[in-house]
Amino acid sequence: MSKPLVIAVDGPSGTGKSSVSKAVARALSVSFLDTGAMYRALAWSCLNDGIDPSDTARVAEHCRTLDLAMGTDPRSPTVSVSGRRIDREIRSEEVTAVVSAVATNLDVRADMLRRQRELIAEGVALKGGTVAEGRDITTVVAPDAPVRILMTASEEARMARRSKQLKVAVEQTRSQIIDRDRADSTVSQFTTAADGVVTVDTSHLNFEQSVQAVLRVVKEAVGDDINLPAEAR
Ligand SMILES: Nc1ncnc2c1ncn2[C@@H]1O[C@H](COP(=O)(O)OP(=O)(O)OP(=O)(O)O)[C@@H](O)[C@H]1O
Ligand SMILES: Nc1ccn([C@@H]2O[C@H](COP(=O)(O)O)[C@@H](O)[C@H]2O)c(=O)n1
Repeated sequence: MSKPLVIAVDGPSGTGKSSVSKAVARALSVSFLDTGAMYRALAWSCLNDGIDPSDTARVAEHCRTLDLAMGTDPRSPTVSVSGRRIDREIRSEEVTAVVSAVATNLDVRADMLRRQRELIAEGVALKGGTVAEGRDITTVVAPDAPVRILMTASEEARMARRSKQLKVAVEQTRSQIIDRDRADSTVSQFTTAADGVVTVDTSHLNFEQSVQAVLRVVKEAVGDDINLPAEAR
């Protein structure tokens, strides 16, 4: 690979941006950064330390000193706080219920922005590129990335996917998907594509088709500067 490759992917909850971005990073042998996992780690740590997630000053201070380590190998991404692996814990219902409260704290976002840019740069330095996904990557964290994608899917498709993933009734996923998007969209714009951002609608695509759709956008954006896997050429 001859050029640093930063692929920024945003989108609402349940569009598949995390799982698809991870598969794309694997296909391209570059780093993978799940920025939502960073906010989840902070939310978990607040709960673990008895900090009220709505106490903005305490949460911001906690974030500043958080010993957060993100493993960015797309074959086995990891999340650790103070040396403890919390990959499973950050996906709990308790964390999902409060993550928007810490992520809408503007001091927290400023701190996360710095950490995320460092991690993206590290992926470029060590692996020639990073696929970073979240809600403000195309607009705030990496607005100059050569590839910027907004992944979308209908509400029905997103709720159905989450329902299948968690093995719960579709209606039970509403708060995790729709209500969380509403809270998150007070600080980030991830429902419509910013200028220069390519929309990939996965409503009617299966997982593999979504991966291929993203790889096609990558190829169109960076042409022959990268070595795409044979199936994506
Ligand atoms: N195109 C697709 N078709 C069907 N299922 C998919 C597709 N893309 C992803 N999925 C499945 O949907 C579920 C949700 O995907 P994923 O967690 O990647 O979404 P997300 O956008 O990152 O959500 P969140 O922002 O809430 O973390 C997973 O079980 C994933 O395997
Ligand atoms: N760039 C981002 C990414 C995530 N968030 C917040 O984190 C929450 C969890 O994200 P998941 O992708 O793991 O569901 C999300 O609900 C947002 O509150 C963010 O603010 N910016």
